[in-house]
Amino acid sequence: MLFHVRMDVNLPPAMPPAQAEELKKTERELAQSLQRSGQWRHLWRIAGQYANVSIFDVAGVDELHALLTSLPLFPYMQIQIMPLCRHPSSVRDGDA
Ligand SMILES: O=C(O)CC1=CCC(=O)O1
Repeated sequence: MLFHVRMDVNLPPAMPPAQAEELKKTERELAQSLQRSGQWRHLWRIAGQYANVSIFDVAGVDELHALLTSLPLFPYMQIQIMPLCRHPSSVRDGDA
């Protein structure tokens, strides 16, 4: 099942820079691992914002929830989720 997810990151201004860098590093490592496994299909930066749009390919909402809550930056993100299904006019086979 495909999900469009928008993540807006809001790190507290008072967070020590070293802690922020460590969080971003562990987030990047996990995000790249999930991209290689195929669960995180697309990851795009929203231009001019500390935010991304992503496409996840997971079994369902429970797996998506587990994945998103496992992200190191999860406590500092606002997340919007849109479940996707195939558009009848799409010329693609249903894959993002
Ligand atoms: O920088 C972001 O948009 C948050 C994030 C998600 C995956 C990653 O590596 O950073």
